[in-house]
Amino acid sequence: NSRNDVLSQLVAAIGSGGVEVVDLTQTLSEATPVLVLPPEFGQCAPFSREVISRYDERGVAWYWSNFTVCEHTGTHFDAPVHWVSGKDLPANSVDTIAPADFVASAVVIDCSAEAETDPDFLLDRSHIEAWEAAHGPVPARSWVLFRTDWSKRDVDAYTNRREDGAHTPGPNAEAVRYLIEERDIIGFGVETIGTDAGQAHLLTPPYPAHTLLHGAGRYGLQCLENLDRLPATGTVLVAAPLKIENGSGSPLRVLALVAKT
Ligand SMILES: O=C(O)C(=O)c1ccccc1S
Ligand SMILES: [Mn+2]
Repeated sequence: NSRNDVLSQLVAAIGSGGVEVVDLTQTLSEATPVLVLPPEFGQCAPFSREVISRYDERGVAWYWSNFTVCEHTGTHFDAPVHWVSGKDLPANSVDTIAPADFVASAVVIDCSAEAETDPDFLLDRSHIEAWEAAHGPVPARSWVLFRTDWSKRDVDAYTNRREDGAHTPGPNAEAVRYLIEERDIIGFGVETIGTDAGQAHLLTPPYPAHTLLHGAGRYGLQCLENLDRLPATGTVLVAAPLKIENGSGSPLRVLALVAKT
Protein backbone atom coordinates (compact mmCIF):
# COMPACT_ATOMS: atom_id res chain seq x y z
CA ASN A 1 0.00 0.00 0.00
CA SER A 2 1.36 3.47 -0.85
CA ARG A 3 2.02 4.98 2.58
CA ASN A 4 1.14 8.62 2.81
CA ASP A 5 2.74 9.41 6.13
CA VAL A 6 5.00 12.42 6.52
CA LEU A 7 8.23 10.42 6.07
CA SER A 8 6.99 8.77 2.89
CA GLN A 9 6.05 12.20 1.60
CA LEU A 10 9.53 13.48 2.46
CA VAL A 11 11.31 10.65 0.64
CA ALA A 12 8.99 11.07 -2.35
CA ALA A 13 9.64 14.82 -2.41
CA ILE A 14 13.41 14.27 -2.33
CA GLY A 15 13.05 11.79 -5.20
CA SER A 16 10.92 14.17 -7.26
CA GLY A 17 13.07 17.22 -6.56
CA GLY A 18 10.36 18.86 -4.49
CA VAL A 19 12.89 18.88 -1.65
CA GLU A 20 16.51 19.66 -2.53
CA VAL A 21 19.29 18.20 -0.40
CA VAL A 22 22.04 20.86 -0.23
CA ASP A 23 25.49 19.77 0.97
CA LEU A 24 26.91 22.35 3.40
CA THR A 25 30.16 20.43 3.93
CA GLN A 26 33.71 21.28 2.90
CA THR A 27 35.63 18.42 1.24
CA LEU A 28 37.98 17.04 3.89
CA SER A 29 41.55 16.56 2.65
CA GLU A 30 45.17 17.22 3.51
CA ALA A 31 44.56 20.73 2.12
CA THR A 32 41.77 21.57 4.61
CA PRO A 33 42.87 24.67 6.56
CA VAL A 34 42.66 24.41 10.36
CA LEU A 35 42.50 26.78 13.29
CA VAL A 36 45.90 28.04 14.45
CA LEU A 37 46.13 29.03 18.12
CA PRO A 38 48.95 31.09 19.67
CA PRO A 39 52.13 28.93 19.78
CA GLU A 40 51.98 28.33 23.55
CA PHE A 41 48.83 26.20 23.09
CA GLY A 42 48.22 22.74 21.65
CA GLN A 43 47.26 22.79 17.98
CA CYS A 44 44.50 21.31 15.81
CA ALA A 45 45.81 18.50 13.60
CA PRO A 46 45.17 18.72 9.87
CA PHE A 47 43.64 15.76 8.05
CA SER A 48 46.24 13.18 7.07
CA ARG A 49 45.94 9.69 5.68
CA GLU A 50 47.94 6.55 4.94
CA VAL A 51 46.64 4.22 2.24
CA ILE A 52 46.53 0.69 3.62
CA SER A 53 45.90 -0.91 0.22
CA ARG A 54 44.46 -0.09 -3.16
CA TYR A 55 43.70 -3.30 -5.06
CA ASP A 56 47.40 -4.28 -4.78
CA GLU A 57 49.64 -6.72 -2.95
CA ARG A 58 48.63 -5.09 0.35
CA GLY A 59 44.98 -5.92 -0.38
CA VAL A 60 44.14 -7.34 -3.77
CA ALA A 61 40.47 -6.38 -4.05
CA TRP A 62 40.07 -3.49 -1.66
CA TYR A 63 41.00 0.17 -1.14
CA TRP A 64 41.08 1.67 2.32
CA SER A 65 43.11 4.14 4.38
CA ASN A 66 43.87 5.10 7.93
CA PHE A 67 43.30 8.79 8.58
CA THR A 68 44.15 11.19 11.39
CA VAL A 69 42.11 14.30 12.10
CA CYS A 70 41.26 16.66 14.95
CA GLU A 71 37.70 16.66 16.33
CA HIS A 72 37.66 20.28 15.06
CA THR A 73 39.13 19.93 11.56
CA GLY A 74 37.13 21.12 8.56
CA THR A 75 33.34 21.18 8.65
CA HIS A 76 32.67 20.05 12.21
CA PHE A 77 30.30 20.07 15.18
CA ASP A 78 31.09 21.68 18.56
CA ALA A 79 29.53 20.03 21.63
CA PRO A 80 29.10 21.88 24.96
CA VAL A 81 31.92 19.93 26.64
CA HIS A 82 34.32 21.55 24.14
CA TRP A 83 34.33 24.71 26.26
CA VAL A 84 35.04 25.05 29.97
CA SER A 85 31.69 26.83 30.39
CA GLY A 86 29.89 23.65 29.31
CA LYS A 87 32.13 21.08 30.96
CA ASP A 88 29.70 20.05 33.75
CA LEU A 89 26.43 20.08 31.78
CA PRO A 90 24.45 16.87 31.25
CA ALA A 91 24.49 15.27 27.78
CA ASN A 92 27.29 17.64 26.74
CA SER A 93 29.44 15.43 24.48
CA VAL A 94 28.84 14.21 20.93
CA ASP A 95 28.01 10.68 22.14
CA THR A 96 25.47 11.82 24.76
CA ILE A 97 23.59 14.65 23.00
CA ALA A 98 19.94 13.70 22.38
CA PRO A 99 19.74 12.39 18.77
CA ALA A 100 16.65 14.52 18.10
CA ASP A 101 18.95 17.54 18.25
CA PHE A 102 20.74 16.35 15.12
CA VAL A 103 17.72 17.21 12.95
CA ALA A 104 16.41 20.76 13.38
CA SER A 105 15.16 23.81 11.52
CA ALA A 106 17.62 26.47 10.40
CA VAL A 107 17.52 30.12 9.39
CA VAL A 108 20.16 32.08 7.48
CA ILE A 109 21.23 35.60 8.42
CA ASP A 110 23.08 37.05 5.42
CA CYS A 111 25.85 39.45 6.42
CA SER A 112 27.96 38.82 3.31
CA ALA A 113 27.89 42.50 2.35
CA GLU A 114 29.08 43.65 5.80
CA ALA A 115 31.76 40.95 5.92
CA GLU A 116 32.96 41.88 2.45
CA THR A 117 33.87 45.39 3.65
CA ASP A 118 35.05 44.48 7.16
CA PRO A 119 36.74 41.11 7.84
CA ASP A 120 36.37 41.76 11.58
CA PHE A 121 32.62 42.40 11.26
CA LEU A 122 30.71 41.42 14.39
CA LEU A 123 27.07 40.33 14.25
CA ASP A 124 25.15 42.41 16.77
CA ARG A 125 21.68 42.05 18.30
CA SER A 126 20.56 44.92 16.02
CA HIS A 127 21.38 42.89 12.90
CA ILE A 128 19.26 39.99 14.20
CA GLU A 129 16.35 42.30 15.02
CA ALA A 130 16.55 43.80 11.51
CA TRP A 131 16.44 40.27 10.10
CA GLU A 132 13.44 39.44 12.30
CA ALA A 133 11.62 42.55 11.10
CA ALA A 134 11.77 41.04 7.61
CA HIS A 135 11.42 37.32 8.37
CA GLY A 136 9.74 37.01 11.75
CA PRO A 137 11.26 35.79 15.01
CA VAL A 138 14.08 33.26 14.89
CA PRO A 139 12.21 30.00 15.67
CA ALA A 140 12.94 28.28 18.98
CA ARG A 141 15.33 25.29 18.77
CA SER A 142 16.55 26.32 15.33
CA TRP A 143 20.09 26.73 14.05
CA VAL A 144 21.15 30.27 13.13
CA LEU A 145 23.48 30.08 10.12
CA PHE A 146 25.66 33.18 9.78
CA ARG A 147 26.28 33.76 6.06
CA THR A 148 29.43 35.73 5.25
CA ASP A 149 30.37 34.09 1.90
CA TRP A 150 33.73 33.35 3.54
CA SER A 151 33.61 29.87 2.00
CA LYS A 152 33.96 31.42 -1.46
CA ARG A 153 37.39 32.85 -0.64
CA ASP A 154 40.75 31.34 -1.60
CA VAL A 155 42.59 29.71 1.28
CA ASP A 156 44.67 32.74 2.32
CA ALA A 157 41.69 35.10 2.28
CA TYR A 158 39.64 32.38 4.02
CA THR A 159 42.03 31.97 6.96
CA ASN A 160 42.96 35.70 6.76
CA ARG A 161 45.75 35.33 9.29
CA ARG A 162 47.97 38.25 10.28
CA GLU A 163 50.67 38.53 12.93
CA ASP A 164 48.01 39.21 15.59
CA GLY A 165 45.89 36.23 14.58
CA ALA A 166 42.99 35.66 12.23
CA HIS A 167 40.72 38.47 11.05
CA THR A 168 37.36 36.81 10.37
CA PRO A 169 33.78 37.75 11.27
CA GLY A 170 31.67 36.38 14.10
CA PRO A 171 29.01 37.31 16.66
CA ASN A 172 29.43 39.62 19.65
CA ALA A 173 28.25 38.63 23.15
CA GLU A 174 24.99 40.60 22.92
CA ALA A 175 24.01 38.77 19.74
CA VAL A 176 24.75 35.36 21.25
CA ARG A 177 22.94 36.17 24.51
CA TYR A 178 19.88 37.36 22.56
CA LEU A 179 19.78 34.19 20.46
CA ILE A 180 20.06 31.96 23.52
CA GLU A 181 18.00 33.83 26.10
CA GLU A 182 15.30 35.41 23.90
CA ARG A 183 15.13 32.88 21.04
CA ASP A 184 16.29 29.57 22.58
CA ILE A 185 18.31 28.56 19.51
CA ILE A 186 19.86 25.10 19.27
CA GLY A 187 23.16 26.37 17.85
CA PHE A 188 25.10 28.79 15.68
CA GLY A 189 26.70 27.82 12.36
CA VAL A 190 29.38 29.66 10.39
CA GLU A 191 31.51 29.39 7.24
CA THR A 192 34.69 30.50 9.00
CA ILE A 193 37.17 28.47 11.06
CA GLY A 194 35.54 29.01 14.43
CA THR A 195 32.06 30.10 15.50
CA ASP A 196 33.91 33.01 17.10
CA ALA A 197 35.44 35.91 15.24
CA GLY A 198 39.16 35.68 14.61
CA GLN A 199 39.82 38.45 17.14
CA ALA A 200 37.30 37.05 19.68
CA HIS A 201 39.99 36.66 22.34
CA LEU A 202 39.73 40.46 22.72
CA LEU A 203 35.94 40.43 23.32
CA THR A 204 34.06 40.25 26.65
CA PRO A 205 33.73 37.47 27.55
CA PRO A 206 36.59 36.17 25.41
CA TYR A 207 35.29 33.84 22.69
CA PRO A 208 31.65 34.79 23.40
CA ALA A 209 30.16 32.27 20.96
CA HIS A 210 31.97 29.31 22.51
CA THR A 211 31.65 30.60 26.07
CA LEU A 212 27.93 31.45 25.94
CA LEU A 213 26.62 28.83 23.48
CA HIS A 214 28.34 25.87 25.13
CA GLY A 215 27.74 27.26 28.61
CA ALA A 216 24.02 27.13 27.77
CA GLY A 217 24.20 23.62 26.31
CA ARG A 218 24.00 24.79 22.67
CA TYR A 219 26.08 23.67 19.73
CA GLY A 220 28.32 25.07 17.01
CA LEU A 221 28.91 24.23 13.37
CA GLN A 222 31.99 25.53 11.61
CA CYS A 223 33.52 25.65 8.13
CA LEU A 224 30.14 25.37 6.38
CA GLU A 225 29.67 26.25 2.71
CA ASN A 226 26.80 26.85 0.29
CA LEU A 227 24.80 28.98 2.72
CA ASP A 228 24.03 31.20 -0.29
CA ARG A 229 21.93 28.31 -1.63
CA LEU A 230 19.58 28.37 1.34
CA PRO A 231 16.46 30.47 1.92
CA ALA A 232 16.31 32.82 4.90
CA THR A 233 13.82 30.53 6.63
CA GLY A 234 12.39 27.02 6.26
CA THR A 235 15.50 24.86 5.97
CA VAL A 236 15.75 21.55 7.87
CA LEU A 237 19.34 20.81 8.89
CA VAL A 238 20.74 17.31 9.42
CA ALA A 239 23.97 17.52 11.44
CA ALA A 240 24.94 14.34 13.31
CA PRO A 241 28.52 14.16 14.64
CA LEU A 242 30.51 10.93 15.04
CA LYS A 243 29.61 9.15 18.26
CA ILE A 244 33.05 9.66 19.87
CA GLU A 245 33.06 8.69 23.54
CA ASN A 246 33.06 11.95 25.56
CA GLY A 247 33.97 13.74 22.34
CA SER A 248 34.18 17.56 22.16
CA GLY A 249 33.06 17.58 18.53
CA SER A 250 33.70 15.86 15.22
CA PRO A 251 33.99 16.37 11.51
CA LEU A 252 30.63 15.56 9.95
CA ARG A 253 28.50 15.83 6.81
CA VAL A 254 25.99 18.69 7.14
CA LEU A 255 22.92 18.45 4.88
CA ALA A 256 20.20 21.04 4.38
CA LEU A 257 16.73 20.02 3.22
CA VAL A 258 15.15 22.84 1.22
CA ALA A 259 11.58 22.78 -0.12
CA LYS A 260 11.50 23.95 -3.74
CA THR A 261 8.36 26.03 -3.92
O1 LIG B 1 35.88 25.18 18.20
C1 LIG B 1 36.82 25.47 17.47
O2 LIG B 1 37.21 24.75 16.53
C2 LIG B 1 37.46 26.76 17.70
O3 LIG B 1 37.14 27.67 16.97
C3 LIG B 1 38.41 26.91 18.84
C4 LIG B 1 38.95 25.79 19.44
C5 LIG B 1 39.84 25.95 20.50
C6 LIG B 1 40.20 27.20 20.96
C7 LIG B 1 39.66 28.33 20.37
C8 LIG B 1 38.76 28.19 19.31
S1 LIG B 1 38.12 29.61 18.56
MN1 LIG C 1 35.19 23.65 16.84
